[in-house]
Amino acid sequence: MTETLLHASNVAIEIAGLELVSQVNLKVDKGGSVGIVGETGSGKSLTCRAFAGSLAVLGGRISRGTLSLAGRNVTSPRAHAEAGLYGRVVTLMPQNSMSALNPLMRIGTHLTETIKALDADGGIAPKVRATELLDRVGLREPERVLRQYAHQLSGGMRQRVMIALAIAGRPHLLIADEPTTALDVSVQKEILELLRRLNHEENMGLILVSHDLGVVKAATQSVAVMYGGMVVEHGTTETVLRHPRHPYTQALLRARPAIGRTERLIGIPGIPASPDAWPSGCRFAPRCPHALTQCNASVPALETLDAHHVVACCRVHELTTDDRVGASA
Ligand SMILES: Nc1ncnc2c1ncn2[C@@H]1O[C@H](COP(=O)(O)OP(=O)(O)OP(=O)(O)O)[C@@H](O)[C@H]1O
Repeated sequence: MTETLLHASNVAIEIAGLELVSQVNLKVDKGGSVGIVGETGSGKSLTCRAFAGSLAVLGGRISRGTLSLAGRNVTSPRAHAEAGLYGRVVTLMPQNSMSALNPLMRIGTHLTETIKALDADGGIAPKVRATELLDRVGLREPERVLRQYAHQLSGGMRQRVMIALAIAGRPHLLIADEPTTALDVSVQKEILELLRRLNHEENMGLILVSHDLGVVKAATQSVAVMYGGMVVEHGTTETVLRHPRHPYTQALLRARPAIGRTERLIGIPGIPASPDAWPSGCRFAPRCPHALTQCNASVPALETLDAHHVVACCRVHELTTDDRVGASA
């Protein structure tokens, strides 16, 4: 039987009285992998921070719904912190985390301090454990890397160090927020392969955030598409990318460049929805080619189409699926 590691039920996130994210329903099973995609500002990073229990540093909180991790209710930041799950059960590699390495601290110090803080040496000297971790993330000559500083490493090496730090406490769930951004294509592939190996070989659950659908396709079993602070479509990655049902997912796929693609790329007209002026109904309606007056009446709830596919669009049953947009995903 599959074991649920993370369960977000109708989660909303608020900062300074403004609801920035709403209606997040997501489950990650032990050893499962979920992608979160959406354009900038859609709420991906705040959702990750909520899962990792680090909203408070932004002055944010989960204002509605419930969040449980490894069977514990961690909806409030206090419950999350008191449960001591960070680093051991869940860990977050935030966006641009590579630049968070202290330039004056050797890589070895970063690792041994983290291992000690998490009490995660596993009965061996922290330095030996640090060497093991660098080896595990595919860094050659780990002893040499331990003595180096961040500026002496390439971008790909720094990202591997970040992954080593993230897995130091043997977490059950790794959340990686845009882990391949700012890396060149061949290094991106290697980092994705490493995340996939950790997910498959060590049964570590993975939440992978990206605005690149190709990245998510390569490494996740299911995907949640976010727009305007809400999940608008969710299902197995194969189903969502091959047979997208939400007009926003379809638009994202039409706008995506891919090698060998022959059809014209079509951008998404209009500007993204903004939290200080959310539309009254469907948040994508002002940009949607299929919108009718009824779409402005109320925010559509997620509707289950089948066991592997949920969509929040009030016209989902009328609109035909354009499988061609998914064919090149
Ligand atoms: N600390 C904050 N204070 C106020 N608003 C915030 C804060 N952090 C994020 N927001 C707003 O919340 C919304 C969601 O932001 P979030 O960073 O989660 O988006 P995202 O999908 O991760 O975007 P990106 O791909 O650019 O990282 C945006 O409108 C953003 O401006």
